[in-house]
Amino acid sequence: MMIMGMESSPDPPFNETYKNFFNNNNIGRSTKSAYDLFEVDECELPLIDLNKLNMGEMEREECKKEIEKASREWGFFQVVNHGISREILEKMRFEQVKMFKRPFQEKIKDNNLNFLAGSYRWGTPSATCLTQLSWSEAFHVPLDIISGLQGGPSNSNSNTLSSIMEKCATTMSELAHKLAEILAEKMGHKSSFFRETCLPTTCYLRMNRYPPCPISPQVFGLMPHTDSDFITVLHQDEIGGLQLVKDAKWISVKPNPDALIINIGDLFQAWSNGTYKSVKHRVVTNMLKERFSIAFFMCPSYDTVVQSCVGPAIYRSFSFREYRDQVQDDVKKFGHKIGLPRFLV
Ligand SMILES: C=C1C[C@]23C[C@@]1(O)CC[C@H]2[C@@]12CC[C@H](O)[C@@](C)(C(=O)O1)[C@H]2[C@@H]3C(=O)O
Ligand SMILES: O=C(O)CCC(=O)C(=O)O
Ligand SMILES: [Fe+2]
Repeated sequence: MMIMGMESSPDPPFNETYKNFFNNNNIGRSTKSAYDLFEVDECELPLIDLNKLNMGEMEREECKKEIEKASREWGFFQVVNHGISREILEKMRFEQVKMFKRPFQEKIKDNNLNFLAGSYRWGTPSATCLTQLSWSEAFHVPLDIISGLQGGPSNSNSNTLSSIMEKCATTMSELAHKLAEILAEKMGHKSSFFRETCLPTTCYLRMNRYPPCPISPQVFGLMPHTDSDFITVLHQDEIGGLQLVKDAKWISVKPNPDALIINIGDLFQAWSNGTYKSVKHRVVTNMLKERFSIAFFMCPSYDTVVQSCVGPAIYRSFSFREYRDQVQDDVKKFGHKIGLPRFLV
């Protein structure tokens, strides 16, 4: 196989840093074939119109049932009329692109990025082979950092970014809470648990950029994983590349510019005793085009104990701190996350 693109020096410097992963033998033997990554069916995720929640009792109930069904059967769905205006999403994308376009040296240097200091990630520091590498960069920002800096002594550029990030995070957070309450209600719980435990101090907004990857289509943009939260709200651009497991097969998600993607995370699967599914997903790279997405992660405080809301529990109860520590240990030790199976009774 010919390896292209080794001559350029892209930002971030994946080629140089991970060059040992890119020899022919490595690519040929240790990963699945390109066919497995690309020749997957494209699907339309269940599409739910949240406007129905503002209509009569019948429409409202129908909408709640659709949310419950999609969370049980897919663990993933799309929503339209979700309450986050196109204007907010477009402005967010514009500022996000601008932030990623800063030179690599500026992105890694804490003091040049004001409030985003320390939130920049790229590649996979723990990777020991190609299958563990994520060909992407991200700013992973706790919500309280965003709002805490509003009106602060930062420059006008970071003020524009922090103000749009705050709008985006607040509205995505409201949406995540609304959906969590519906899903809790469907399990027979009128629960304030999520509002009490998932506060801005513990939730994250993550801006992702997937640069074009000229090395091989077998390099992941984001390696297969489940999310370690209750619920994720995702906005992706028109490029495509997100894939998820459905009925033991990988399928790719067709981008819908009007929709947000919702997925159930590990904590909701544990809380619902396996009723709602935290489904494995990944992002595949594109040889020519860069891709952007933004994700809101609804997480509780580290001390929050997650336990099944019905019995007999299939997972033992655990604190979010315990869960995160275990995930990090496993990533360090095995190069990937093990997640909920570790906590089976
Ligand atoms: C190496 C890993 C860290 C990660 C889980 C994974 O096995 C693969 C993707 C990573 C990711 C990306 C999105 C989220 O930030 C995250 C919390 C998640 O759920 O998957 C992280 C994981 C992590 O840091 O725990
Ligand atoms: O970029 C995407 O489409 C998915 C991102 C994702 O899975 C994540 O950030 O956890
Ligand atoms: Fe994810």
